[in-house]
Amino acid sequence: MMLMQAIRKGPRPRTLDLIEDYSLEITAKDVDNLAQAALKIPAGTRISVTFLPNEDLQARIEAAATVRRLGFVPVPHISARRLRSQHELEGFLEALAREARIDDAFVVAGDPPRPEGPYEDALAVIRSGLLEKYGIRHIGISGYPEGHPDIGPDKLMQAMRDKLARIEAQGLEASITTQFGFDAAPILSWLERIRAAGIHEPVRIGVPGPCNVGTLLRFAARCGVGASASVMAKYGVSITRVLSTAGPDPLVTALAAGLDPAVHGSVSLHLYPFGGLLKSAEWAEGFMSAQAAATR
Ligand SMILES: NC(=O)C1=CN([C@@H]2O[C@H](COP(=O)(O)OP(=O)(O)OC[C@H]3O[C@@H](n4cnc5c(N)ncnc54)[C@H](O)[C@@H]3O)[C@@H](O)[C@H]2O)C=CC1
Ligand SMILES: Nc1nc(=O)c2c([nH]1)NC[C@@H]1CN(c3ccc(C(=O)N[C@@H](CCC(=O)O)C(=O)O)cc3)CN21
Repeated sequence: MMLMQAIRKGPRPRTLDLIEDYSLEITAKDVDNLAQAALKIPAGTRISVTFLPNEDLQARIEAAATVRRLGFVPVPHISARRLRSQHELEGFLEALAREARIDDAFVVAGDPPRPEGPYEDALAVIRSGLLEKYGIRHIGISGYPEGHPDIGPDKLMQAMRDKLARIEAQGLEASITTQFGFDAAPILSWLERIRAAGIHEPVRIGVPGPCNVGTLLRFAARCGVGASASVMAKYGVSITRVLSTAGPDPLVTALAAGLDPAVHGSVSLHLYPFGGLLKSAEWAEGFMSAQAAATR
């Protein structure tokens, strides 16, 4: 690595800063595809396991254990509103610690309009003190560069501050992973805003991996993410061609062009592989080597 830096002629491109150490997200069902995709994913990559309503705790635990076994860092999602009891949370954490040796987790409220148990929001899970009890040292929280359809901007900002303050007070590390988006401009201005507000934790920007446009629009609708025709055009796709495939190249290139570490801080990519894990892993591998080659 040091040798490569020394013989490189051009400056190091910002695209490399973004893609190196990228993270990935899988669902418990993706686990069967992970072994195959693993050959394309750098060892030590952080891989989140979502907390979806149609999967049980055991499937999520096995997925996290497989992530660890294959040489990656499992980042289980914990959806506060979907937890039915403290007992359920402790059982989940205990099994994750035993079977996946977790030291990292992402805590989010989750989509239910009302809590199914004792945890109203991510902060309630963080405050419980249970995460560190089971070995977690690093907590990821959400970020919304384009806002949230049901939570106002002031509330979102206050929630972010409260969660980060609490994580720090508990002696843990924090990072922020964003909801996916299609447009670089709001991402850059949100980064600028949070940095100016004194939030300096590392940020992982959520971007969809390559998939067909219909799938992209379906996930955007389901997750409350805006995908107007003009935004999709900037992303490099026509929404009338729902069967065509789109990748994050234009978005990542635009992000890299606008990023200034002095202003935007530590930023990397988080890939949501809506088109399948292997496709996303191959895209990241190809993009990374193309960026590295361009500078030699
Ligand atoms: N970014 C991601 O990867 C994921 C995001 N989500 C989204 O996360 C949202 C909120 O989670 P966090 O950002 O962790 O918020 P949070 O737990 O920090 O809560 C912030 C504030 O918003 C309220 N709130 C939380 N969820 C709400 C909801 N569904 N509807 C109305 N008010 C809500 C809370 O009571 C709290 O006052 C969920 O509603 C969901 O849309 C869900 C799963 C994954
Ligand atoms: N509001 C919100 N809720 C979420 O649950 C959520 C976000 N945002 N933002 C990004 C991530 C990505 N999420 C997801 C959700 C579902 C699948 C998934 O594969 N679901 C199906 C397939 C459904 C389909 O293809 O339409 C499954 O089988 O479970 C993947 C990632 C969860 N996350």
